[in-house]
Amino acid sequence: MGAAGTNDPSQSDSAPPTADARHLITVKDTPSSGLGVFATSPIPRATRILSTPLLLSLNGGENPAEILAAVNKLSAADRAAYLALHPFAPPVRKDLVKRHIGKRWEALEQWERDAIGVYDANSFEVGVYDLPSRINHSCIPNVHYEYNPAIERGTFHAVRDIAEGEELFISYINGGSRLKSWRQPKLDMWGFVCQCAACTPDAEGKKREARRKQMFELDQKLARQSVYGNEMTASQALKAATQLAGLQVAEGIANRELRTSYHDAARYCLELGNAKLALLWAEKEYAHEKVCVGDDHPICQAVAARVDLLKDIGAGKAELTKELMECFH
Ligand SMILES: C[S@@+](CC[C@H](N)C(=O)[O-])C[C@H]1O[C@@H](n2cnc3c(N)ncnc32)[C@H](O)[C@@H]1O
Repeated sequence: MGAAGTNDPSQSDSAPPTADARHLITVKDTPSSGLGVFATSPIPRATRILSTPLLLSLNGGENPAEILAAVNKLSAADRAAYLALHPFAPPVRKDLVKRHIGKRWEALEQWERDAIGVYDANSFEVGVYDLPSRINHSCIPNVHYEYNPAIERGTFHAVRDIAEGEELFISYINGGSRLKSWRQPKLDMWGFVCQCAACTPDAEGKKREARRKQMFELDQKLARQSVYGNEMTASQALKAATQLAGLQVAEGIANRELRTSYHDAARYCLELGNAKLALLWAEKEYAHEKVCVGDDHPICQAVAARVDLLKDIGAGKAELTKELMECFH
């Protein structure tokens, strides 16, 4: 592994620490995944473990020339922090270098290869963070990442209680309801073979794979229903959404994929004209959003507004019009 890391997280971000709980974590070597982030004390569910600005801001980053230009614009200290991160450039990157820069990968200078590799291994779509880049992947993550535009920071929340000494994991892919045959090719982009409990081919891994197959089928049915509206009846869709939520809970998928199931359940209750039951699911969705992203996130505030609306409908202060229904789609 190509990165040197600090084991004092409070010193590793260039911006001053804000309201987060980075004092509860440390960065250290793992047996087989390079550096990783570990809890030094118990971390309760919903804790905002990290709230941190981008070290390098770059959306997309398909063009390697843009990555190099962005790295060149960093201050000397930020560039050193950036280049200390773990680099890995997948084969597709080498083609992009040829296409955009007109050079073979091997013809680039070493720092250019590192700068591009760091982007590929650590980019969170909006750019690269410093300390969060040390968090490894699991298909059953215990931490949820979200960019919060209201505070211009990436936030990392514990989605379940994390024990002292436990490693923190996020998911690098949106693969909660996907089979290993879908997940691993995506993870090849980071150059490792996932060994988490969902990926290990033992009895537990097989049980999880069978559960994820059921989840995938329900997820796809609900997605088609949402787009075309003719896959099933509203009551079948409600049943599918609640079944999917149950499977996600059983599988330990506690990130925003679970929130989508609660949202769907609320929506189909409304389609069935049951605003009371819709409120219960919307409240579950809100509680779960608070755990994953916090109530200062605009998406959480939008769910809170929908909960209020359902309360008004329940109290006879508002009517469920076609326009209001749109808010639940
Ligand atoms: C964002 S970095 C995570 C921190 C990294 N381990 C380090 O040392 O800085 C991504 C890289 O970590 C490694 N990695 C992440 N999750 C892993 C896992 N579940 N198993 C093995 N390696 C993993 C891979 O080398 C990957 O390219």
